[in-house]
Amino acid sequence: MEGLIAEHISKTYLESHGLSFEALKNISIKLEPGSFTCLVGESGSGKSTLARLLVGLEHPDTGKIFLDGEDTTNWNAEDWRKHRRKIQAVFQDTGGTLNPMLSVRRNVEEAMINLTDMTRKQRRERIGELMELTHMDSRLLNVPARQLSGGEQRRLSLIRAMSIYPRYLVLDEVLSGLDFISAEAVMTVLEQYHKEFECAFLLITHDIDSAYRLSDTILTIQCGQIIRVGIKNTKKGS
Ligand SMILES: Nc1ncnc2c1ncn2[C@@H]1O[C@H](COP(=O)(O)OP(=O)(O)OP(=O)(O)O)[C@@H](O)[C@H]1O
Repeated sequence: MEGLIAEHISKTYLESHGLSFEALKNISIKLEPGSFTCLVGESGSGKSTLARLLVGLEHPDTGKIFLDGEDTTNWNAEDWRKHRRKIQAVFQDTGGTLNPMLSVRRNVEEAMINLTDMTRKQRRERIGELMELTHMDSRLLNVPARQLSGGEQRRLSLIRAMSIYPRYLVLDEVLSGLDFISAEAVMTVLEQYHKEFECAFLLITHDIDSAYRLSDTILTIQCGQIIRVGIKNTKKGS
């Protein structure tokens, strides 16, 4: 069955003082191809934990996660590497994906070289296009990623993720800290990409207006549980 599906997943962390903390409690969600889901909830409710589990950065304690019918629950890093063309994630802390020493262009191009068979010309064109669409100055292309601001690094991470045309994109707070024009540019590029490639998005955001604008489904998480599923009625005249 197609989709990114979490079934009854739970995650408990052992905290430094020896107590355990249940960050996710029996969560089930389904991201179908072509869907756009936003995940909202207060700080500490478990949003990033869920995102990390969905893309294999951590394993659930119980429950299962399926990617297009394949059970990913016990995949190791190598298994995930083989599927990175299909699913990409962008986190608030871009340290795990960007190489701070490499130039902006190189950071994106490396992913394209490793995960696609695009020619050099195609890669360069795609990078230029995504830079423009996300409101990134093309003069930054040769600048080391470490010299970018936090907002620019997140946009670079998004460009990197979108450059390889994944089917599933998990985006953790990519809009936060952006000025109005850059946030508009990023939302527009997400909308365009979603329309054009029919991929599935999971966008974690604190901004409810963006959630309403972009998504067809809004999941609200509280204390590690999905407490509300809001589905946008897109039927005209109803
Ligand atoms: N590795 C960890 N060890 C211990 N506790 C953790 C760990 N990762 C997350 N937590 C705890 O799990 C809870 C959920 O964290 P999570 O980062 O998923 O929240 P969030 O909803 O994304 O918050 P925010 O909106 O502030 O980013 C928090 O209380 C956090 O302290």
